[in-house]
Amino acid sequence: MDHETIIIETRGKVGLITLNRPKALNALNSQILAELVSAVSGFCADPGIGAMVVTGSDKAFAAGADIKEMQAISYADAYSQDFFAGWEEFTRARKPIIAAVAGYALGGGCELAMMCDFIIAADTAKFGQPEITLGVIPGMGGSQRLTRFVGKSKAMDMCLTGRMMDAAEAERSGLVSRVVPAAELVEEAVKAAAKIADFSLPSVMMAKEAVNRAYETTLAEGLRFERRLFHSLFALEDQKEGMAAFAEKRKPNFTNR
Ligand SMILES: CC(C)=CC(=O)SCCNC(=O)CCNC(=O)[C@H](O)C(C)(C)COP(=O)(O)OP(=O)(O)OC[C@H]1O[C@@H](n2cnc3c(N)ncnc32)[C@H](O)[C@@H]1OP(=O)(O)O
Repeated sequence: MDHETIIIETRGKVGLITLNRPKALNALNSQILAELVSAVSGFCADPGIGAMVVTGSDKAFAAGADIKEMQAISYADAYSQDFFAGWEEFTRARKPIIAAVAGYALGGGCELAMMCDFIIAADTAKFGQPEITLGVIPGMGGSQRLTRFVGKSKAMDMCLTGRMMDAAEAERSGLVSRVVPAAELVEEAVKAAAKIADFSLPSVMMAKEAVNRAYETTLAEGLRFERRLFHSLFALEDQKEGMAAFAEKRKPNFTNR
């Protein structure tokens, strides 16, 4: 697929995807969705890639779903096309994805960042769910994921008032894992992704699966699920290599086997 709305690069074992609709502040239209999903699935299929970073511009990670594209949609179309369901494909990526957010991450932009495995924010980042100001509500997971990230009170505040949260508040609230100077954002995110990509890919994928399961099940079920995954890792050469390397005081050489 040719890509017009994103830029795809590789940095070692890291796939870097930059949203590239600068004139529309990276508003998420159907083309950007299709290109993003295709890029992520390409990186997931590439054995040379261990993790990904999704980023935007200095001004906007993404200023939301494309309002101009969706303004004329009828209820019948929204329902029958299951509008926005295509984003579920993005969340099916099994390799880790870091969102590197500078500037606006509003509406669908905030929701896309939350679909990633964690968010590294520039000190310029601003998060918000302003859909209420347009006469609608979040539709790409905002009411559900934001509530799990920051709790009911703050999620209600964000979704009902449409106000923005700056990077410091987002870090305090648990929405982002760390805040870095804007000039270092992509470098820091790629560095974090490269660190992940150097670990054993099956164990990385299982760690992602285990943490995600915590959002979907009871504690007792989640603990059993984690333990079964943990047991299965003893079938891997990488478990033997990782533990031998520790005992022999050397760096492990993981082969993803
Ligand atoms: C409805 C659901 C389920 C999800 C959503 O995501 S709805 C969208 C939520 N997002 C918003 O409501 C934010 C909309 N944007 C803004 O409020 C402002 O653009 C801003 C505060 C982010 C930045 O303001 P600024 O004055 O710096 O820039 P603008 O001149 O307003 O924007 C530049 C350029 O980008 C177009 N733009 C911005 N956001 C979107 C968007 N979400 N969809 C489509 N287009 C967008 C904006 O119209 C302008 O383009 P033109 O110069 O061609 O008018």
